[in-house]
Amino acid sequence: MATTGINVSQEQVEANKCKENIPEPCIVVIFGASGDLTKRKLLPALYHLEQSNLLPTDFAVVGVARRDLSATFAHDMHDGILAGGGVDKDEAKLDKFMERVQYFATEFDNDEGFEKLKAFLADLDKKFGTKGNRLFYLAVAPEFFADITQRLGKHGMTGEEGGGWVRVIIEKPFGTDLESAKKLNSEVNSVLHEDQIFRIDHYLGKETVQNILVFRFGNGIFEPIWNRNYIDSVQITAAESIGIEGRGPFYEAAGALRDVLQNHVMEVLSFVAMEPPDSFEADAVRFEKLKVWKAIEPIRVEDTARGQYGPGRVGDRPVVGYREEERVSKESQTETYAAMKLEIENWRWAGVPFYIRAAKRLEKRVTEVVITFRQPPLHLFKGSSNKGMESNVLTLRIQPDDGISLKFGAKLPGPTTNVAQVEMNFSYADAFGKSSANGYERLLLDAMLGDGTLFAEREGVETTWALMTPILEAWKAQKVDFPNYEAGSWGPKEADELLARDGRAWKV
Ligand SMILES: NC(=O)C1=CN([C@@H]2O[C@H](COP(=O)(O)OP(=O)(O)OC[C@H]3O[C@@H](n4cnc5c(N)ncnc54)[C@H](OP(=O)(O)O)[C@@H]3O)[C@@H](O)[C@H]2O)C=CC1
Ligand SMILES: O=C1O[C@H](COP(=O)(O)O)[C@@H](O)[C@H](O)[C@H]1O
Repeated sequence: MATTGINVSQEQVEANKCKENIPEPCIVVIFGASGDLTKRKLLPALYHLEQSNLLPTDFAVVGVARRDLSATFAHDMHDGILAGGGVDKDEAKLDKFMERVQYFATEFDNDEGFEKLKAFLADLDKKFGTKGNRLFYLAVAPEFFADITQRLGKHGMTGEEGGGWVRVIIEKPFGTDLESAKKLNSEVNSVLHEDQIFRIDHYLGKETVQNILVFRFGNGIFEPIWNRNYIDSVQITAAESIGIEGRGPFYEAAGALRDVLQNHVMEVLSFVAMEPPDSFEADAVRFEKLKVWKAIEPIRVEDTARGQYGPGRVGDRPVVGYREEERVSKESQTETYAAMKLEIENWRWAGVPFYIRAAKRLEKRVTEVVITFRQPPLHLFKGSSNKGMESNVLTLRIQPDDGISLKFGAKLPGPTTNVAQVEMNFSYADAFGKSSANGYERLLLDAMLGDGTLFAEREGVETTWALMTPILEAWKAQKVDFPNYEAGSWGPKEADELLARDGRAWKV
């Protein structure tokens, strides 16, 4: 069935990208400025905000890292922004933006460096009119999160001393299990108030993830049926076709559960399952998310499956197995595929299984939520071909082909009551044009505005870790015969069996 066109002009779409408020003057200070995240995501996102006129006029960016890159940093970032695509290649505007991008070299454990950084920022306040307001972004390995935060405290850079607001964005992973997450929370909370801490999960910056709430609560035909009376099961898949992209040491310690399932997938799940919040204010949304996670029954290890990819082909390209990737152990027990069944024991969801999975090197990149509805009585169709009599399936496609589709049965033309499955499809690109937003734009903007709605908070992070930690421990205690799936396939047979036991199958 054809995509439904909606009469929205490109001008309306563009006009909607303006926020009511432009942030106050400020400096965005990025620790880890020479890293991959800064170059590929953060600087392009900031520049895109500039292009959309969403940054304050009095504004600067300071990159901080260990090596002295003062001479080349702006040039490298300029090229990175151009190479990244998705931004209007307006060289003059970009040059002007880059004039406000500065670099400062220090080791993260160097007190003298922090003292100098403080003075450097104060000088920039005078030059750019940024009024002492700071958004620190910790785009660094997790072992530095607490250290950097505490050094900011030690050197009087957390806003306690007055002079402007201070906020700190902390990258993921926020901890590696419950204990480490609690420790990290105590460490950062010892120098920062909770409303200064912005724990980022870039999935919450994705339009299609935010749209889950609009779709559920803003549509009279879907809102009433979003519960156990109508829904049979829910699947959330975050599949990637890429491997670990040179991040061997990081991934060896992380694995698919820590890297994606505990954070991105659990955030998406909370949007799918939460009760309507009182408003879209941070406290109201976070409260409802927390209630969902708290209602999840302890996960049984029998309700999980894990895998690791061996050599295979992705598309028409041969690829190596995980154990042959650079800086990965030949006996690695790290999972590159994690799946589990969750049960949310509350009034809305009792009895509805949620199957979730995240993995690398699958056949294709696809992140989506699949809602399967209960079937009506089918006795009327006894004499008909049953092929089309499948459950209605609603798919919320988060990426790459953002949109929503609904499968239902329709009468096959002819003198029978035979039924065929058809699909109605809404595509973001068709309705609104292609978006270049990568999630980080919205989140950087919100942090500058002090809006924490789309960020994780302390108790939420600890609650998801509390659910996942027993599984990590059980997995660690039991060795597996890896690899158990071929790169470019749809994962290990154990994950298929997890659903087959319940008479179901993965729908992607
Ligand atoms: N890359 C990505 O796509 C994503 C990354 N993240 C998270 O973002 C964070 C950063 O990731 P990524 O950019 O990939 O990391 P990189 O390893 O690419 O960059 C690390 C940065 O930290 C700096 N650094 C390391 N040690 C020190 C030190 N002792 N003193 C001063 N600077 C130091 C490095 O500086 P130098 O070059 O001078 O050594 C570099 O700028 C991580 O927490 C990661 O989990 C989250 C989602 C996606
Ligand atoms: O946080 C992470 O996310 C990416 C996937 O992000 P996406 O926006 O491309 O879906 C993942 O590749 C990476 O391993 C993980 O650290």
